[in-house]
Amino acid sequence: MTATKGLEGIVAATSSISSIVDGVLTYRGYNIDDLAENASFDEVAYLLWHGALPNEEQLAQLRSNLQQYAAVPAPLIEQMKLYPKDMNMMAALRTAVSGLALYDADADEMTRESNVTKAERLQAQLPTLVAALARIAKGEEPIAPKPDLGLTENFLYMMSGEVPEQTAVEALDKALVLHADHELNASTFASRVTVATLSDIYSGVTSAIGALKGPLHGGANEAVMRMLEEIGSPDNVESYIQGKLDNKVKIMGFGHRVYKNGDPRAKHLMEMSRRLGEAKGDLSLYEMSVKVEDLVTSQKGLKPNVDFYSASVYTLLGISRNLFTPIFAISRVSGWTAHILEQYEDNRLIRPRAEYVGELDLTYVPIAQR
Ligand SMILES: CC(=O)SCCNC(=O)CCNC(=O)[C@H](O)C(C)(C)COP(=O)(O)OP(=O)(O)OC[C@H]1O[C@@H](n2cnc3c(N)ncnc32)[C@H](O)[C@@H]1OP(=O)(O)O
Ligand SMILES: O=C([O-])CC(=O)C(=O)O
Repeated sequence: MTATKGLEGIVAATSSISSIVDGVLTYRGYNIDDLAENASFDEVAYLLWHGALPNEEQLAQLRSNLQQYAAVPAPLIEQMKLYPKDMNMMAALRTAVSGLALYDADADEMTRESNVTKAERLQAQLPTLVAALARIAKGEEPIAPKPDLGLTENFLYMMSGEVPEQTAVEALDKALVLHADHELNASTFASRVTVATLSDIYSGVTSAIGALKGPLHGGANEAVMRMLEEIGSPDNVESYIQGKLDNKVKIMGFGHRVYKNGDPRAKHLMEMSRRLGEAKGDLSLYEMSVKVEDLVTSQKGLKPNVDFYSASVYTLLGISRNLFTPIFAISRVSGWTAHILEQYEDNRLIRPRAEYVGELDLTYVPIAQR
């Protein structure tokens, strides 16, 4: 038995949800470029869960369900108010999502119908939880979802209390489409491992949030913004990046386990970053990002991944960096729950082996003789 570090190149599941073939990403057979330009996030969530794009009636029903499910139990909001103000937002979200299970009498009901309803509920409730946490951290009262707003619009509304401009809604919605699913990434794998024990969907999503939090995965978007803040201006990029590369420090938002010739999602976020900067009359964040990309690509041959330009996009939308990874979770919960549904459908316990490299044949030594 020989281990493959990080399971690189190991095919660990069959799936018909998303694929990466020759650097091309598809959701249920639709190219991500096509979906990014044309589909809304709720349409994509439907596509991931059901395997086909919704017709008008199906989409209207989903939108109505998402509006109906968006509120979260009041006792959970009261508990969230007791979290420390300087909470890590992903730790707080992981705790709150786990808490949702306590208020769902059907949490352990295992029919597909029940789990699809729970997937829709989780999708509807995550934006409410993130917006509430954002306000609680600032010492503000959470704002209840507005029944007549769509998911993305409602999320921005619940953060600020103002109905957002359409350009902001469209930009964020596109970012959510781009982050919705990604084959067997670490957080999705974590969710599948958890539910393969026949544990419930909330356990799967809680595991996934824990995995997404790390800076080698979803947490990289926040780390990218911290780096851009440290750099401060386009003039400082060269010395900053060179210093990091010389000291073999990883540049966040670059590199990928699967994509070696570039992440197909990054170009969309790059373009969004440029357009939002232009609309704001301040291209400095965009220009700084492009300079970082040029240097890292020419020196290390590494290309930006989905997390790199999402940092400037979210900042230009007025979102603070501690919410970047929670926003990734708002999108990816669609993919996690689609994978959880797929895992339940043809389940087998996921239990690989380890290559043992420790000692053998030792004899117990009584404590007094050690
Ligand atoms: C949504 C997402 O999860 S996208 C990924 C988000 N994560 C990041 O952006 C964090 C920065 N990137 C990385 O840490 C990595 O590229 C990962 C985690 C994405 C992929 O990791 P792996 O496939 O395990 O690659 P690994 O870390 O072994 O890197 C291979 C080589 O490239 C180097 N490398 C990889 N990424 C970077 C980087 N961002 N900056 C500098 N060097 C890098 C490594 O140091 C290593 O060099 P070596 O062979 O000389 O030791
Ligand atoms: O696939 C991965 O390993 C990471 C990633 O890009 C994602 O989850 O979107």
